[in-house]
Amino acid sequence: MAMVIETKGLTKAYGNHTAVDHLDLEVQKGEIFGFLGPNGAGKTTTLLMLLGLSEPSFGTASVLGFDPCRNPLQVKSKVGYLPENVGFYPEMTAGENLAYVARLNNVPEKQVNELVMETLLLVGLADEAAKKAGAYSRGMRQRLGIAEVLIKKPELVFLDEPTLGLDPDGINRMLDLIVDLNREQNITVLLSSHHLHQVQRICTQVGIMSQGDIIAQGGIKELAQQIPGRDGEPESTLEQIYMRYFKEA
Ligand SMILES: Nc1ncnc2c1ncn2[C@@H]1O[C@H](COP(=O)(O)OP(=O)(O)OP(=O)(O)O)[C@@H](O)[C@H]1O
Repeated sequence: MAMVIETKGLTKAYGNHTAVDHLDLEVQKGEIFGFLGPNGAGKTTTLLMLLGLSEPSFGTASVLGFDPCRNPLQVKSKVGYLPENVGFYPEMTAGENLAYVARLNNVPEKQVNELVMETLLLVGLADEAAKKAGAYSRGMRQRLGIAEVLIKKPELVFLDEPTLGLDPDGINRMLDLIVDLNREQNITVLLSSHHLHQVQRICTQVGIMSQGDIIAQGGIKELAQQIPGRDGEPESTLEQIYMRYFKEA
């Protein structure tokens, strides 16, 4: 299977503080990869380096075969990023916001409208296209954020807490959407989240980061086998597995 992300010794220091510390991360094509770790572990700093938005202090990264430092435009054209808080033009409709992003991504004018409708349909917002983004609910805003990410037809997406602030139904719909994008559109997903039961539901692999480095990586079953619970049996939930790493770290 092809590797879509590979870092070797990737390091980012802010003054005396090393936020990412000789990170070796591997993500295969087709995964929904749960990128986990406590606040301040270095996840966002890693994502910014993978996107070419922040320069590593040391080490290398390869994203879809490109070095984000040397070829940031190639990486940006194929990788979508949904940050924790997405911003829109509130006075513009959802369709207008998306059309704007499509044009920024050099989509030919003739194709803009069709692509906008196609993308709104994909994220379940086709009926809300004419509503101003400022009047959107939190769940609709998250979906519109995903639509903005999808408009450039990415091969890989980074989603930072995509279910933040959503109600239970919104969470379920968002998780189902992520699985659909992965399966139907062949998009590899890197999902950064603190909601471990959600991660357990949809992720095929997880990587747990602590103090700037990955301390565990694998399928959930695999990780459960690596660290036995108190009674010597494998832990069954990702939350139990995760807590055990932190107790022993
Ligand atoms: N621009 C910056 N300047 C200085 N220090 C920074 C900067 N950005 C991040 N840091 C520090 O780097 C460390 C890693 O931060 P980062 O945001 O990557 O963590 P995270 O794993 O994404 O956390 P969270 O789960 O809270 O989003 C933290 O100690 C943070 O304070």
